[in-house]
Amino acid sequence: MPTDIIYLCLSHPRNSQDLRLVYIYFETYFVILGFEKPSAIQQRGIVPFTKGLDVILQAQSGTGKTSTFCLGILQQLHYNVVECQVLVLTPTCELA
Ligand SMILES: Nc1ncnc2c1ncn2[C@@H]1O[C@H](COP(=O)(O)OP(=O)(O)OP(=O)(O)O)[C@@H](O)[C@H]1O
Repeated sequence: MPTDIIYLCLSHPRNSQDLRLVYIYFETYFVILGFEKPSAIQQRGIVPFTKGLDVILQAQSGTGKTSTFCLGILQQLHYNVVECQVLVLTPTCELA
């Protein structure tokens, strides 16, 4: 796991069990996606999402904003619940 993710998690601790799960999720997602390390916006944005906080992110195109909120959402989902749990609104046709 990249050291900056470990630093990020340790700088926003909840409890040891949650941190262990966060490590596993990050490691799994990044391996699946083929990412070697989180982008700057991902370093700042993913953990607040996993805590269920309201998050506003602003960064240039292609810097990883979509992956940031997708990874955050994936950690919030209850996979045994078969109903809509997420609504993503996009402001333009280009992003839809
Ligand atoms: N940590 C990362 N390492 C390598 N590639 C990444 C990483 N995060 C995202 N990417 C890739 O970079 C590209 C852009 O990511 P993403 O769509 O999340 O950016 P964005 O900021 O939402 O872009 P836009 O503003 O254009 O919608 C995608 O192909 C994505 O797979």
